[in-house]
Amino acid sequence: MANFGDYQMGIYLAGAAGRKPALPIAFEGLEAAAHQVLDPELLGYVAGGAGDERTQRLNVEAFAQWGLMPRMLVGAAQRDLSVELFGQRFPSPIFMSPVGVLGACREDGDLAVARASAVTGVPMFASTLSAATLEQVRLAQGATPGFFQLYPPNDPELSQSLVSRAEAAGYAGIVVTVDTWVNGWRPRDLSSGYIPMLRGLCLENYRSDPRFQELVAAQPAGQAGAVELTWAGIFGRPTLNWSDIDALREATSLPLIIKGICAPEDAKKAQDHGADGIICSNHGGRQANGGLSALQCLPAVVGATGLPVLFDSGVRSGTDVVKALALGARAVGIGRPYVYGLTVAGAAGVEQVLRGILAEADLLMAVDGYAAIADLVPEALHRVAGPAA
Ligand SMILES: Cc1cc2nc3c(=O)[nH]c(=O)nc-3n(C[C@H](O)[C@H](O)[C@H](O)COP(=O)(O)O)c2cc1C
Ligand SMILES: O=C(O)C(=O)c1ccccc1
Repeated sequence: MANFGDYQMGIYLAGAAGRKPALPIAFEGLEAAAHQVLDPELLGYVAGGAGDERTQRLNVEAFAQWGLMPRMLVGAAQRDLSVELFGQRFPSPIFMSPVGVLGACREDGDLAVARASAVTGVPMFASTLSAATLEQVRLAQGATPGFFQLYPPNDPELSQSLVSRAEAAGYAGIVVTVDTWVNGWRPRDLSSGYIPMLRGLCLENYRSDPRFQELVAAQPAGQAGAVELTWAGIFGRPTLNWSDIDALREATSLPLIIKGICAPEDAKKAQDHGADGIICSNHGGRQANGGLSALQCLPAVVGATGLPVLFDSGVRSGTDVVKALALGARAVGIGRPYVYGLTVAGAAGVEQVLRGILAEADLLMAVDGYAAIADLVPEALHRVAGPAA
């Protein structure tokens, strides 16, 4: 049983000794600190989203519409935040959502995040887009189980190769992202010319792949930028459909988790096509910009099937984690916050962000009287009344 509140106590004691934490505690400060160190175009890439970014803002604001009812004298001195996911026990209910530009945000960023996963026990969902190979990333995750996120390429052999490599490397599951077969309309990136993506920095899983090397070799001899050109040709799979999920189901015996589901109908389809889990997510508002927050979609996705539903998009604090759990999420993904921690202070920054979020979740459960995750039920949440009420 882990009491993550001890971490907060640790910061308090350090503060009592006159030391401040290395990173700002609240998300806004963290983002501002990242502004200081990241070049503006890359910062725009990470911080930005689709269209007018309304969906992205709503993802965050949706949490403020719910409040947790405080219960007293219930004996919440010991909390248990551990969860079972796909047959494994994890010490806490959070995970690191896949982010494809970690190596551009910080040198060896993917490996630093993997090391933070190793020391915190918070699983890393390692992106296909990576500046280190999936094998190197897996090794750096140590004893913490990890998951491999696949962007299905437009070449079935390459898809199979990446999945087989992830199996051989010891990943505990394959996460297929289905909402980004083409990039959304992202004004900040369109304005900057998509510079971060063109650095070719995050293509190590491709460069190291025998099938990808065959595809590069098929380019006209001496073609400049052959790797980037080949990648641009296979990254997106415009025809992506449920039969691709069937093929992936055939391709691996690992748990198959579909990321990017918001509609209950799609959750049912995922189940029909053999998925073991779903991630209810709108990609942090970077893709579809229809105006629905991911949190609003969560209850119906949870209700649609018996599959475990994970959640991300808009989580900024420990209280957000608790609310998503109460609305039925089995585990909750952290996105931009840990990327900012990485940017500012490497693996130690990621660790501080994760431990801070866990400490806040743990303390909220303590002071509001919810000792176990099973106690976090939808009835514990109430709609926040408007200012006039
Ligand atoms: C810079 C950046 C890169 C991302 N790259 C990937 C990726 O490679 N694969 C993926 O499935 N999702 C990717 N995502 C989406 C995240 O996994 C996650 O869904 C999203 O960040 C959650 O929203 P939040 O950051 O607002 O919490 C990326 C997000 C960001 C911010
Ligand atoms: O930016 C993203 O959200 C993302 O998923 C992605 C897509 C292509 C390359 C790198 C990251």
